[in-house]
Amino acid sequence: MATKEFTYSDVSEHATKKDLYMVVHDKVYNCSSFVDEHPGGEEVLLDVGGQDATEAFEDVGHSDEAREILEGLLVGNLKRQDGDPKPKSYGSTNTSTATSTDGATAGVGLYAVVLIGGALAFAAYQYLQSQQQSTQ
Ligand code: HEM
Repeated sequence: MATKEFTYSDVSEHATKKDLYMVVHDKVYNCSSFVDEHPGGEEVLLDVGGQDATEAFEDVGHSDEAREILEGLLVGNLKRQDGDPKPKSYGSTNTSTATSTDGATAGVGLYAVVLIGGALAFAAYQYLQSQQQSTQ
């Protein structure tokens, strides 16, 4: 079921509220059941109906919860053909890493903060020790 292949023109035939497909990171999602529940409103989903919504979806900075909902709507993979509109800025092939990149970068930043903080604390400790020794 989820391994079905769609061409871009297959997807573009599903662009109404009751039958709404969209492409995110080269996967095809059937969003019809979610249109009325979307916290960002139905309008934005209808705007990208039958199209590649990768950029629109990523620009909003959707939460992990939103990504889980999205996975639940998966109906297949996009089979790109020559002449299809290209996905804009978010790369085309490797979808699984594309979604985890943000988290990984944030993780590295956090490690840096912890390491620098630790180093500063250690330096302060050393300094205090040497101050104490010189007064003894
Ligand atoms: C099927 C695909 C989509 C799903 C499952 C989805 C899901 C969600 C969810 C769960 C939220 C709540 C906030 C969060 O958890 O991040 C949200 C908010 C939002 N979404 Fe989507 N979304 C989808 C596609 C889109 C698209 C294509 C746009 C186009 C611009 C969009 C625009 C927004 C906006 C603007 C908000 C913020 C609403 C607010 O906080 O007032 N979403 N979406």
